[in-house]
Amino acid sequence: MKRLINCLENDKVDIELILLIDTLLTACKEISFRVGQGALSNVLGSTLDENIQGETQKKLDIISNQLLKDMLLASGRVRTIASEEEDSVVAATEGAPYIVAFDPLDGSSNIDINGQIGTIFTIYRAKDDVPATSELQFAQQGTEQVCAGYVLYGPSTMLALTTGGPSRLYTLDKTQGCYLLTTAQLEVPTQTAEFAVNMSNFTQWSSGFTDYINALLLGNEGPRAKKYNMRWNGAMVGDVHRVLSRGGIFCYPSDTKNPQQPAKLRLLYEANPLAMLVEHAQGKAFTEHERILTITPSHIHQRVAVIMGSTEEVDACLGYLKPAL
Ligand SMILES: O=P(O)(O)OC[C@H]1O[C@](O)(COP(=O)(O)O)[C@@H](O)[C@@H]1O
Ligand SMILES: [Mg+2]
Ligand SMILES: [Mg+2]
Repeated sequence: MKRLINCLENDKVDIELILLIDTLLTACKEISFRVGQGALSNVLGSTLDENIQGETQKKLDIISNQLLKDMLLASGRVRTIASEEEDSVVAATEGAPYIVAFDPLDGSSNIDINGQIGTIFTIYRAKDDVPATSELQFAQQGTEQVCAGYVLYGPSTMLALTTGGPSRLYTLDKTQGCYLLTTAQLEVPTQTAEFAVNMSNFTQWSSGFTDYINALLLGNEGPRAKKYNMRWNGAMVGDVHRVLSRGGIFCYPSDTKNPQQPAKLRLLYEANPLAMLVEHAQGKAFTEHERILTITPSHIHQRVAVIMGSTEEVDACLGYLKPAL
């Protein structure tokens, strides 16, 4: 089996980028080890703190953020860092060629139940006309990502990665400490009969999205003439991993729970990297109205609605959301 480093070299990825990816993944190996130790390594439970988004931080959110940040800062390979767990950007090494954003631990509510969790990351080229201290470094469309990936801490630790070519899947060989290629090219089937959505938000969706879900629930007797299955992990990284592995549609639409925050998922370090992985596996990734990768973030913690997965299913969903003429 091919090692990650050899795959990146074969793909002619810039050496500076390879070394930066290696730094990120070294931190993820350490997170994977601590997750594997669970209650034995003091990573479970909450802290008394909240992040800028008003969410109670879990111990593992803080530990993962610190590991990633410390290793990136020490590497000298990154100019600016953005993280879900940092209020604003962190200036790193002046003149370094890349900037990195990450969700250090996605699926925090799964930590204490031994459920699926992961780290999501994205890399862009640094802008020379913008200071390293400015969050305008990240005012770039998702199409500008030079690398997008996640590490999923499941029964096995897996890495999904694209550097602009195919989305590939690697498995962490814990006996050797390296990521080995296990799927050379992920391909999301164009059709599916599996959807992922938090059904508890049903009464707070738009009428269009409610109509779409109702059509799926009607199964063979409904307009879609198909029996659908439903899955919900409570961790986007796990749900999108399933979509990348066997197809499906993942939806987190806008809702009316909190008028100040109509969407939940963060554009820069959740939606964008996963959208790039899905698109590079022949899938489709939209908000309710536009391709996710064409949005320029207005700030680093911006939230967007997300509908991604099997192309024909995403199109069917978007068809229900078209404003009536
Ligand atoms: O509580 P809900 O509505 O199921 O939300 C689940 C969503 O929240 C998130 O867990 C948010 O991520 P964090 O754990 O990084 O805050 C997504 O991964 C997931 O899709
Ligand atoms: Mg998250
Ligand atoms: Mg998180």
